[in-house]
Amino acid sequence: MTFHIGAKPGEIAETVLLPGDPYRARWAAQTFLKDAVLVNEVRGMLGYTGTWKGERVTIQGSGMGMPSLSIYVNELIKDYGAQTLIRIGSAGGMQEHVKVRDVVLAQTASTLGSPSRGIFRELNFAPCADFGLLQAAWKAAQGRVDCHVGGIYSNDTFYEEREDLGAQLMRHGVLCVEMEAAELYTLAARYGRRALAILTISDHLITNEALPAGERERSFGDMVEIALEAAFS
Ligand SMILES: O=P(O)(O)O[C@H]1O[C@H](CO)[C@@H](O)[C@H]1O
Ligand SMILES: O=c1cc[nH]c(=O)[nH]1
Repeated sequence: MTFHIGAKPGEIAETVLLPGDPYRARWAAQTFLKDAVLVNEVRGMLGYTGTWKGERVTIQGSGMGMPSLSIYVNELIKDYGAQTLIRIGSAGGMQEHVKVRDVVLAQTASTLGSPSRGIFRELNFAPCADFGLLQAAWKAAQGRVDCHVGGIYSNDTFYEEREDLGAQLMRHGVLCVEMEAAELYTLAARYGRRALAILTISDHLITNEALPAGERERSFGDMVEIALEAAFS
């Protein structure tokens, strides 16, 4: 047990999928895992462990924003020995060709600040995905869903006041915005673990289109299957 995860030693798998939303963790575990067991409900941040094609997997909610994800990923790595950590999140599209329902594999994640910003000071560290996971996820996505690979933006605030910054990010080809990947990649680099953020475009900053509520699960399903195939390929 840790401050924020109630699982007993051995109850967390080496492969962990990380949705921000704890209800997405429950849905994904019930839909894709066999014999899924609830292993954490501290603060309602649900976590389940089960198997996929015989392989042990934990799906643990990580909350919204980098400070929240940082707590769960630190404890999953340092206290439970997680080796492969794949975020399965939603994101806002920032390029015309990246459409609602598409999947983005985050090759890098830019950020203004993160819980790790203090250790880099003047350095602009470039958090990046594990190449093996990225390659495997790309392969798993082919023929399943329109998939894009590139840089994303991990924002500290959902309600952004800096219109100029959004415009510069779009100008520099950033594909979408979410709120956690940069810290996930930084922690994976620090502790020598594998990490990838797989994101489903749920809304669009240019077109203002949004995924209808009834379609969310089906669209998020592609992302979960890509994550599971990539983790064990
Ligand atoms: O759908 P999740 O995984 O929570 O991800 C996105 O949604 C939340 C904001 O609505 C932020 O956590 C953002 O990163
Ligand atoms: O952080 C996020 C997540 C989804 N959609 C957005 O516009 N921003």
